[in-house]
Amino acid sequence: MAQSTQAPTLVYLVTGGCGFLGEHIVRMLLEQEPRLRELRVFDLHLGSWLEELKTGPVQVTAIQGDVTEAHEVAAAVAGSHVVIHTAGLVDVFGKASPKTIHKVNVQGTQNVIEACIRTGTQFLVYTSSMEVVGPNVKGHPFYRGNEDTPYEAVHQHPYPCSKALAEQLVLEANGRKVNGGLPLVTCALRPTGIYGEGHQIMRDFYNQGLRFGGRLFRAVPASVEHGRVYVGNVAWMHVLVARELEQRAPLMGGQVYFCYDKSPYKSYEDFNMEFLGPCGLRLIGTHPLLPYWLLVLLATLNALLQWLLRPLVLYTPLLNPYTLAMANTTFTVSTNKAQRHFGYKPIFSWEESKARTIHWVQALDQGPGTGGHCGPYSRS
Ligand SMILES: NC(=O)C1=CN([C@@H]2O[C@H](COP(=O)(O)OP(=O)(O)OC[C@H]3O[C@@H](n4cnc5c(N)ncnc54)[C@H](O)[C@@H]3O)[C@@H](O)[C@H]2O)C=CC1
Ligand SMILES: C[C@@H](CO)CCC[C@@H](C)[C@H]1CC[C@H]2[C@@H]3[C@H](O)CC4=CC(=O)CC[C@]4(C)[C@H]3CC[C@]12C
Repeated sequence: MAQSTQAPTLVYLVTGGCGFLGEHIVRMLLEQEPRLRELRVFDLHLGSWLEELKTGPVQVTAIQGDVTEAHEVAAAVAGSHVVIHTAGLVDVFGKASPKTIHKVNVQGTQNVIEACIRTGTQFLVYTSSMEVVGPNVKGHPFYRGNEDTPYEAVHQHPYPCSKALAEQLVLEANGRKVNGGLPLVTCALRPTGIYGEGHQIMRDFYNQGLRFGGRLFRAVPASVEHGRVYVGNVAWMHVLVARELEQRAPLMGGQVYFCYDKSPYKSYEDFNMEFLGPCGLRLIGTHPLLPYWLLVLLATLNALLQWLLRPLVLYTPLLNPYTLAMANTTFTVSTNKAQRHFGYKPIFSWEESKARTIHWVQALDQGPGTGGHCGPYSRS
C-alpha cells in the first residue's frame, strides 16, 4: 500500500460496521483514508444512515450478513485489502446465551481469519477489549497498567471468555500464509469502556435518571477508577492501524494495543456524570447509598429472577453480579505503545470528546432522528 497521488485503489471491509463503534470507524475511514476506493460495510442489521454515504466519492457497499456463516464472510472478504473485524455480541446482561456469544465472537472471528487466508487478504485488525485482561474474577485492581503489566487474567463470564479466545485466534493467525503465499498480518486493539455518540448504556443511564426525577443514586465508591476512551479516538486508532500495518508489519504484526486517550480517570458513575450532569441529572450521594453487601444481594436476586423468568420474559437489569464486580474494580490503563509503534495520538481532546457526547445526550430528548448515531467528523 505505497503512498501515491494516483486514483484510490484500496478496498476495506468493516464487519459490525453498523454498530456503535462500527459506525464511527466507517465514517472515520471515509474522512481520513484518501486511498480508499471501496468500503464494504458488513452487518447483521444494516443502518439506514448508510444510504447517505453512498453519494460520496468512495463506493460504499452495504452487505447484510452473519459472521457465523463462513460463506457469507468469505464472499464479503474476497478482494478486500484490509479487514477491520469489529462485529461482536456485546452482552454482559444475560440477553444472549453463552453458546450464542461464543458462536458470534469466537466462531465468527475464526470465519473471518479463514476467509482472509482463503481469499488472499493480508491485513486483519481485530477489535478486542480490555476485558480479555480484566477485571478478573478475583477483583484485583489493574491500576494505570500497560500491555506488559503482569495481571492474572481469569474469566468466567461468557463475554470476556469469548473475547479472550477470539483475540488469541487472531494473534496466532499472524504470519500464516494467505492465498498467494504472502503472510497474514494481524493485530488486536483493546478498548477500555467506550463512550460517545450512540452509546447504548449511557442512553440507559440517562433514561433511568429521567425516570427517577433527574436523579441517579451512587452505587460505586468514587475512588474506584474505570478506564474510558472516546469512540472517535478508538475509531481513529483502527484507521491508523489499518493504514500502518503493511509498512510496519514486522513491528505491529501479532501485537495488542490498549485504546487510550486523555479521558480522565474516574469511577464509572462519576465519569458518566461528566455528560449527564450538564444534561440536568444529579448523582445523589458522595458515598454509595447502599452497603456493598446489599448491592451484592440485589445483584444476586436479579440474577435469580432472570433465571426464573427466562421461560416467560427476558429480564436484563443493569445490575447483576458481573456488572457490579466490573464497576467496583479499578481498571485503568496508562501506556504509549500505540504512539511508539504507529504514531497514534488522540484526534479528539478530552474537551472535544466531552462536548460531542454532551451534545448527543442533549439531542436524545428530541427523539430519534433519521440519521445514524454520530455526525460527520469534519472539524473546523
Ligand atoms: N462498547 C464497549 O465499551 C466496548 C466494545 N468492544 C468491542 O467493540 C466491538 C463493537 O462493540 P459495540 O460497537 O459496542 O457493539 P454494538 O453491539 O453496537 O456493535 C456490534 C455490531 O456487530 C453486529 N453483529 C453482531 N452479531 C453479528 C453477526 N453474527 N454477524 C454480523 N454482525 C453482527 C451488530 O449488529 C452490531 O452492529 C465489539 O467487538 C466489542 O466486543 C471492546 C471494548 C469496549
Ligand atoms: C453497579 C451499577 C450501578 O450504577 C453500575 C453498572 C455499570 C456497568 C453496567 C458497567 C460498568 C463497567 C462496564 C463495562 C466496562 O466498561 C468494560 C466493557 C468492555 C467491553 O468490551 C464491553 C462493555 C463492557 C463490558 C462494559 C459494560 C457495562 C459495564 C459492566
